[in-house]
Amino acid sequence: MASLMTSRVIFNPVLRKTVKLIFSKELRNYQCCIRANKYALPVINYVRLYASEKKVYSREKPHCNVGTIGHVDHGKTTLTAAITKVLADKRLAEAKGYTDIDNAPEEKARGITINVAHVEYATDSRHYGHTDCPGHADYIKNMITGTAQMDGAILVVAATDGAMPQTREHLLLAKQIGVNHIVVFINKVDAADKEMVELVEMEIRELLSEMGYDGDNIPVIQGSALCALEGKNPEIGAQAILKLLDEVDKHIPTPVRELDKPFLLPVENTYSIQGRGTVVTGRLERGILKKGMECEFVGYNKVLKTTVTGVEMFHQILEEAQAGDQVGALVRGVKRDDVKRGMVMCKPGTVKACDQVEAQVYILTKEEGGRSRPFTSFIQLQMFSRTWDCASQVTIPDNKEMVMPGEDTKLVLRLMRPMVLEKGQRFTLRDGSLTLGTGVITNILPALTDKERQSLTEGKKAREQRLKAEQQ
Ligand SMILES: Nc1nc2c(ncn2[C@@H]2O[C@H](COP(=O)(O)OP(=O)(O)OP(=O)(O)O)[C@@H](O)[C@H]2O)c(=O)[nH]1
Ligand SMILES: [Mg+2]
Repeated sequence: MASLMTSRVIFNPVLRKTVKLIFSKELRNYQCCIRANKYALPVINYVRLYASEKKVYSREKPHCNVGTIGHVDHGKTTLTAAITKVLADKRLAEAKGYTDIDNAPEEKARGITINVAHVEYATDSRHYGHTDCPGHADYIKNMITGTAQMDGAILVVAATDGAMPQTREHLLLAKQIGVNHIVVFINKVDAADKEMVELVEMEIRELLSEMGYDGDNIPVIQGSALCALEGKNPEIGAQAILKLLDEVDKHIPTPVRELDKPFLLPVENTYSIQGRGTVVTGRLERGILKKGMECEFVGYNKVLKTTVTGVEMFHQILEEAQAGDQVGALVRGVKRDDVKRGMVMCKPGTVKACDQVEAQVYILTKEEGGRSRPFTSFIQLQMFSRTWDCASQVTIPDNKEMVMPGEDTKLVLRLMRPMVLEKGQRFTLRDGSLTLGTGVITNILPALTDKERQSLTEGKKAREQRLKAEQQ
């Protein structure tokens, strides 16, 4: 028992006195026994309050970011809930119900996921941040942001349906975003016969190969998330989940993190916490982040300087966040509205926003979900990278007239607003609801002149008017 105990001397502001606390890690929420004198009772209350609010995260296992992708209604959220339930039974997670994950009123009413949700759990060998993505075609934007934070993905395919449009599109986007490791879960095997399940497995392996993954060797697990969640049919329920996690442990490697670079965190969300300030969340892309560090928010024509006053991971205090961690950072004196998704939080002076870049882009064919016709210069596309998206105008360099679907081409992109872009950064180009191409930045070009910017804005207005006229 003694080894499980730690003690700490703290100053209790209520008592105005220094007290020694003895924490027992075995008890949840760090309930503690206190060797104090007559002040024991108020101290216990104080500590309960303090401890039940925040635990300190202990970095005992390597951290890895995974998540569920796949077509709408194939069971991604059910699987996410089932994983936490099965692991909670092994005391490795806190069980999250289906409605804890899809908790927005519209999500509950429609029974679909709209926003990504993050949950945490651990296996015997690793600690995981898990992002549950929406499958519905209307929310691809949120899926892209969610997937951009994953080191590996769990592709969920319902045995009752097989590969569907967003199974294909998600796989393609995951590949382009740079998620190179996939594990497949064939779900709903309780509702399909054996032959059907075998057929779906063959179909998925083929699709994986077509998308550039190693379709023959990727682990495919058959099971039922619903059975696992409801504690029924352990063979296809809980045991299948454990098998899946085992494959995730083995097949998705812990990436090598860039710890020695200045920190950079693409902002995914912002929250305002009463009495404490603004919290920004996202995955720390590189470096180390600690309380007290100076930081800068860059993007949307703004640069805001401030200080980090606290760092957390899944509501637990972090002494230091490391690249790869899914963190929440409390920042001083910044209003929630000042920062927004898409900005980058970084060490001051280490990155710059830019509005003109050169890139190498692959244009998808119609079969891959792209356009059927070629395009010419001045087309207006939506560019997605890290957690932002921004309208951009395309120019085809080298006197080339047009780009055909299936072509790998150099393009110059002019952004409506300067955003943080670096050489080597990956992005996706979309045209309305079509994913048109994906690419990588090869060069940062000089900032647009006022005249160029004006013509860009006018071009955007003209396009909007044309679209409106076409719709009427
Ligand atoms: N029979 C059966 N039904 C399941 C299973 N897993 C999930 N379902 C059901 O399938 C429906 C959709 O499940 P969700 O988990 O919401 O699917 P999703 O992939 O998260 O959907 P989106 O997030 O909206 O894309 C729900 O009604 C589930 O109860 C399963 O293993 N067997
Ligand atoms: Mg869902």
